[in-house]
Amino acid sequence: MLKVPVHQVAGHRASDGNLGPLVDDSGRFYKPLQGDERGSNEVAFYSSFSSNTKIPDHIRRFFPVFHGTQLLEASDGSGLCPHLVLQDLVSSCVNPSIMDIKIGASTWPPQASEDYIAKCLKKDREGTSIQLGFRISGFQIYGNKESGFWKADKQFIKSFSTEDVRLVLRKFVSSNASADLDSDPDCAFASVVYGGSSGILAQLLELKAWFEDQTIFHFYSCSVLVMYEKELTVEGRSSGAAVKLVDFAHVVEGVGVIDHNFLGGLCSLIKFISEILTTPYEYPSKTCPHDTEKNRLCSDNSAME
Ligand SMILES: Nc1ncnc2c1ncn2[C@@H]1O[C@H](COP(=O)(O)OP(=O)(O)OP(=O)(O)O)[C@@H](O)[C@H]1O
Ligand SMILES: O=P(O)(O)O[C@@H]1[C@H](O)[C@H](O)[C@@H](OP(=O)(O)O)[C@H](OP(=O)(O)O)[C@H]1O
Repeated sequence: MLKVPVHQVAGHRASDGNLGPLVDDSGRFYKPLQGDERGSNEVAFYSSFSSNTKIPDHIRRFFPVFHGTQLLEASDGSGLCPHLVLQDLVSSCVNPSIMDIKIGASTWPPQASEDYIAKCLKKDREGTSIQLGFRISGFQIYGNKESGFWKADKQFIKSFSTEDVRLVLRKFVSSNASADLDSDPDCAFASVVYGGSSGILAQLLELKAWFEDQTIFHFYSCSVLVMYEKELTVEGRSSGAAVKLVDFAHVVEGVGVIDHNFLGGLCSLIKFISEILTTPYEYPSKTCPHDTEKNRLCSDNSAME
């Protein structure tokens, strides 16, 4: 039976009668094709990527497995609609902490229409994309059996400054990562989730090495999903830390040119993660009152004075 994914953290959602992805019990994720060129473009990308023999296996594992397309009843009740049939990246997880990070200072391909560029540019400027080369699009952080997940509100995430991004990347690997923004993130899981030979940083570096070379595709508006299971980490088992790539509706051919836009964003994200592993952090809102009503993180050090 098809269900609304419980661990989706960003993008179009199937809840409340909207068109969005569905999952089944066999580990498949069904993403409806948007009627415009975004749908056909994403199918074209998966088809080309799946059949391209130049993609090394250690890079292929960062992408969901593609099982073609299938006509299914759309989640918005509009009838049969073609869906991408993908591997559900979180089907084996119990309580995964997940973050969707949209990579690239520009989220629009150069050949996009003026209207589309204007729409994206506005979001890139208002968020951290232009400044950092990436922005957080959504996340859920598991607390414990009682508190469940902290799933941040979309508007809240959109208002993130650089300092907020730094703080949330720390909260993501903390044992005390509640929505209580006064609590100091302890980064208790940083070394096992971000660090280590198979942690998030090592995986991002492996991906970066490929991006330094590959000129086949340019990945505009694509997201890195980072995930791990806190409960496994607490039990001292492998944290399940994984990096995956999703959303290829705006991928274009690379025509022999390095994807500087994606590579730059990836390097910036790598720097943020590396800093968490190596640098002690001064929590900016310690002496700074924040507006709890808006659930805003205090992002401006001048407000502390
Ligand atoms: N293969 C997958 N397995 C599990 N979850 C996935 C998968 N692909 C996407 N997701 C979840 O769905 C979210 C949205 O995915 P995606 O970006 O592909 O959708 P979208 O509607 O095109 O997004 P946007 O509106 O940002 O363009 C991701 O943040 C992730 O939580
Ligand atoms: O950031 P938000 O508020 O979630 O906005 C959505 C997000 O920017 C998506 O990336 C975009 O899809 P594309 O990137 O594929 O254009 C979508 O466009 P849409 O509303 O036209 O579907 C937006 O609504």
